Amino acid sequence: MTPGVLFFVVGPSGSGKDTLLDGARAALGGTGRFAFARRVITRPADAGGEAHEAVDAATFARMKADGAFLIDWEAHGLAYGVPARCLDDLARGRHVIANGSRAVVADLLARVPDLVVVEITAPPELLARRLAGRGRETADVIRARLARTTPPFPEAATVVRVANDSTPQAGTERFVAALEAQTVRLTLTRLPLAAGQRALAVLPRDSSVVRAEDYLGPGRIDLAARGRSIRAEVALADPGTLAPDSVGLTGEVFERLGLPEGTPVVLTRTPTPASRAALRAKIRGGTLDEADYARVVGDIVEGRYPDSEVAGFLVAADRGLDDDEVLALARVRASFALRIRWDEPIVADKHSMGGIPGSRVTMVLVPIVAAHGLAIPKTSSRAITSAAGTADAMETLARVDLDADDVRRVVAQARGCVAWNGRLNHSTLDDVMNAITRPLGLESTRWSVASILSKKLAAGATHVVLDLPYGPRARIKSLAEATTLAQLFERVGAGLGLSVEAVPTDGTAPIGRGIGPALEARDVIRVLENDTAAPADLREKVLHFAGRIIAWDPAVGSREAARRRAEDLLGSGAAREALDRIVAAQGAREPIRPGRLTHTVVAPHAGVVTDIDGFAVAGIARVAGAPLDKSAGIDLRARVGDPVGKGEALFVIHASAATDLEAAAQLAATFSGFTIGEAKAASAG
Ligand SMILES: Nc1ncnc2c1ncn2[C@@H]1O[C@H](COP(=O)(O)OP(=O)(O)O)[C@@H](O)[C@H]1O
Ligand SMILES: O=P(O)(O)OC[C@H]1O[C@H](OP(=O)(O)OP(=O)(O)O)[C@H](O)[C@@H]1O
Repeated sequence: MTPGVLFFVVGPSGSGKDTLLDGARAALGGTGRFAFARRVITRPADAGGEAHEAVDAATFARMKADGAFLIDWEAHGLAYGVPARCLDDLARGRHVIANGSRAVVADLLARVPDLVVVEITAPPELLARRLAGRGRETADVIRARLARTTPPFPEAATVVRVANDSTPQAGTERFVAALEAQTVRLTLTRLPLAAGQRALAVLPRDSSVVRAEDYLGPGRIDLAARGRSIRAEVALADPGTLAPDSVGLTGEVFERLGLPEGTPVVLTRTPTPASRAALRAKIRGGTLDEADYARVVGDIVEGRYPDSEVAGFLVAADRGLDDDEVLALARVRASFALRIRWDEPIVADKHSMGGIPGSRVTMVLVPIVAAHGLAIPKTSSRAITSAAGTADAMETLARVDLDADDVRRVVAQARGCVAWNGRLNHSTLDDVMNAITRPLGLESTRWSVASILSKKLAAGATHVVLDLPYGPRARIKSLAEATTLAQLFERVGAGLGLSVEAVPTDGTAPIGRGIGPALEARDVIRVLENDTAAPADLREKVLHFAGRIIAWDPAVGSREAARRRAEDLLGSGAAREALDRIVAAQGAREPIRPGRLTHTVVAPHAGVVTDIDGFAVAGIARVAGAPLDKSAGIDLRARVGDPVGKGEALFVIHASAATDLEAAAQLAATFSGFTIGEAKAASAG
């Protein structure tokens, strides 16, 4: 027999406990499902209000000593006791409703199998007016009661709040609905199923507790007990699959709820999102203000929307965000992330809109800026569709899976870091958004302005440079588009209180020679060691961005001086030493070298390289094994504009497995990514 629930009705004097209890007694008293505890109070029987058992102090003390109370307390100069015989009702599966005290919830939690605290609330000015109107207490007593404070409820307590700020009838209806909702209890079962991030709750079609089919559809349900809860979509199981009084949870969500099998959990419908009107306005093409976005994003993070409605919103937002909305969205997204604080006047950061193979600027930029002495706690992503993300390349030299404490320690020791962002600025919002935007190929550049800058703000950055590569195959297709986006980044950045410089850069071809983690790290080391084989385009791009960051240092002042400073730090080897310090602080590893198996792709005829398709080349690098095989990738031997002879090397594929190398060579034979114009193009040049 599932034990009944003890409803402990609490709230400040005047909130309306007695009034709503009277209303509930009228509504539920005859059902037999609910018992109303008659309290023992050292208050005269004719004092008005509830029909309590009036006793004097000596009798109360004797009853207490005899164990007559399930719980007792003192307040307002009175002693209160809830009779222990309530436990019999609970054991028989009846629910018990008792007028209680906020101060003893923690004690009670340990004494009953299922406790639900029902907190009656009303605005303070209403409390005062009602107590005066009740006429039961003097003005002094009323003041004392209104001044009474009690400790916060324990985490493990299930607390349901009922606002009694309208008419007594409305308050009673809300109260009864809250009681009824809490009695919809099912026995928790763990299903031998995995559904990943998707939270799935399975109800037996022949449920003895609810009409299961009522819960099918796009909405979600909340399952809660002992102060814990999860939100899930509903599926139905044929009769006989699950016990009729149970609910089944898939593995991950069962673990997330963190309650043992057999726990009675309360099933309630997930509240309808209050922001639905705003969400629909956006889907219809309207514009939302910051308060709207805060409500919509809040409901999305709370899982109150079915994925279909979130997708509709994201598509609409992806298609139409004016500048004010981008700023509003950035502010709201930043408010959902925990902001890391640094004790630094300048915390530098850098971001690239990406999409250009190679271009491993960060791993040279961070050491230069750190060598100069500015804090630069850089977090980077792993490859999603490319052959290497910065984190993948850095991981050929050092640990990158740093937590927030590691990042602080590394920056304290080396002024900078290059960490993997996967464990850091984790945000539920990103999980929810990415799960929808990625498969749909959404994430317009305007939407990403809010996403990127909110992350920088959360990371505690104060000054951010942004690399906006543009080109036919980049995310940003033209200089005009990049310039407009740069202005938006700088405007939204200023709106967030950040110093932002967004720089359009040439994204028509790969930067550097290496494509793949180890090959890109090789480029980085060559630039830092001023190796004659260092790719000049990568070196130049790094110095440009390093100069912009260092120019923010008031001790440096002009951009020219900053550029010279960056060149000196690079040329003197100071940046190289800074990288060593960063690697040591993050945790050095045996450097991973380019794969020893190679295949050279040559020019099919003489001519001039007029184009290198970054996607195609990165695709070959991935077939060779990158980024999981960090040694795999491409080493470019010819650049756009280079004349090449027939049979001359265009690039070398590296791999560590012959099968990968063979597959990459075959793909390159189909399309190498290189366009070689006729030699006469050179003369026409
Ligand atoms: N929703 C309401 N609207 C108007 N008056 C109310 C409402 N709820 C309670 N009251 C009145 O306020 C006073 C305090 O209510 P009561 O139920 O005694 O509160 P409590 O038991 O929490 O101290 C009573 O006079 C009651 O009639
Ligand atoms: O610890 P607190 O949550 O502040 O509650 C203090 C006391 O106030 C209420 O008593 P009573 O119903 O006699 O007073 P009230 O009707 O004025 O609320 C409640 O039942 C507690 O006994």
